[in-house]
Order: sequence, then structure tokens, then C-alpha cells
Amino acid sequence: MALLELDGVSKAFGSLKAVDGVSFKVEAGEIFGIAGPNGSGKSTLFNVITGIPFGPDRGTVRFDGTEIQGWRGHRIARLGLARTFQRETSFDGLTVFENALMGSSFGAASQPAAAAREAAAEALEFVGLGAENFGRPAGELSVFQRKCLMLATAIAMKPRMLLLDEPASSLTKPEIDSSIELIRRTAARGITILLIEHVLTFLMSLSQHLLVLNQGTVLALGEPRAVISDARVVEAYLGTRRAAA
Ligand SMILES: Nc1ncnc2c1ncn2[C@@H]1O[C@H](COP(=O)(O)OP(=O)(O)OP(=O)(O)O)[C@@H](O)[C@H]1O
Repeated sequence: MALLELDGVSKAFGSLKAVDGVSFKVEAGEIFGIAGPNGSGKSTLFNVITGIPFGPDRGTVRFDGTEIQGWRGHRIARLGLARTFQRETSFDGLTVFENALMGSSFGAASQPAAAAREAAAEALEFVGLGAENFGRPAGELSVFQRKCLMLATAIAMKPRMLLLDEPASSLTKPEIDSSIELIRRTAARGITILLIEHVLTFLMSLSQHLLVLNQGTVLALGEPRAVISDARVVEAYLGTRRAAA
């Protein structure tokens, strides 16, 4: 059984069909990539899967066999489905450690406070934000460090699946390389990953399956090399590759 399964999922804003009848499956343990031109519905798809901030209008979303469409975001997160955002998102007035602690305390609310602190520290060390950063206000961090903090906060929740929305945006080439390595190591922890990215080389080097969205619908889905040579994908997406990458 797939860990995540979407069947005919749709979301409209007025007359605009942002996500229109999307179906796909993600197997446990894989890195599954999602590409598509600007405005093709990628972030809206993440929103409707996670319920943050809204669910789908139609269709079913199954996580580990449980139908979760229409559930509130916090309930979906507690089931083991965490996400990051396109823009670095943190509580800037809180310290690095307090941010990660929000994740670990929320993810396993029943665990003792000491275990939550341990999970927060481990996640921060894992992303490269060592103890010397724990007391720094999150607002002081660089863009790359803030992305690492957002990832650490999600990992501290101990999710089974992580949805990463454009983790490479606004990063330099060496930071993108570090980010690829970090996502590989995150998957090696046993966390299934659904990854939105504009930078195709990023998706190609990480994903076992690639889905391309166009105008809210699935244009192509399959093995990444076959997908990027699909003529419809070349026309809809690769024409903008240089500008996007
Ligand atoms: N809350 C909203 N209200 C109205 N329209 C929206 C809303 N969110 C997204 N849209 C519209 O839905 C379409 C899909 O947007 P979405 O952000 O999902 O695309 P995307 O593929 O993630 O784009 P990008 O690559 O630029 O981030 C766009 O036309 C966008 O303007």
C-alpha cells in the first residue's frame, strides 16, 4: 500500500482551477519530485494535502490508508505528515532551539519534556545548526540557515513523510549542493519525501519518481529521465528551464 495516495484531487479559487483532478501515489521510503511552470498548482497541491491552510474541494487524500481530506492541519501533522514552506518560515523572535522545540513538542505532545528537548537538539545538529547556534534569535540567521532551521523544526516532529516546498529557492550553488546532501540524509532516516522544486537538476539528482504539473493537471508522471524527455513536458516546462534554473 502506498504511504500517500491522491485520487481526483481538485481545488479552485473562484473560476480558477488551481489543482484539477490530480491523482498519484507515493511509496514509503522514496523521494518523489514535483515540477511545473510558475502558477501550475504545486504549492496549492501541498496546501490541500496538508490542510495548511485549506483542504481540497473534491477528491480523496489517503495517508497510510486513512482518508485525511477535510481534516484540520494540526491533526494531519500529528498523523506524521510535516511540511516546509517556499519562504523561510520561523518564529524570528524565538531562539533557534525554541523554534525546533516547537516542532518536537507538537509532534509528540505526550512525550516527556526532556525527550522533546533531546529531539530538538538532535534535529538541529543534524541540519548543521550546532549548539553554538541554539541561543541565537532565528531572525539573525542567513537564508540558508533559516531553511535548515525550518527543516530541523519539521524533522523534530518525527514525521513519517515530509513535504518540501522549493528548498533550493534563493540559495547559492554551494548551498544548493549542501541542500541536496541534506535531503538525501533526511530520506536515509526513513522519512518519505515529496519535493517541489524549480531547479530541475536538483529534482533529477534526488527523485525516484517525477510528476510534472501544468495548469493544475498532471502532464507527465514516471521515471525522471523519461518524464523530462516527454515532448509535452519540453514544451510546457523545459522551455523556461534556463530562466528557472
Ligand atoms: N489563495 C489563493 N487565492 C487565489 N488564487 C490563488 C491562491 N493560491 C494560489 N492561487 C492561484 O492558483 C494558481 C496556482 O498557484 P500555486 O501557488 O499553487 O502555483 P505554483 O506552481 O506553486 O507556482 P510557483 O512556482 O510560482 O510557486 C495560480 O494561478 C495562483 O495565482
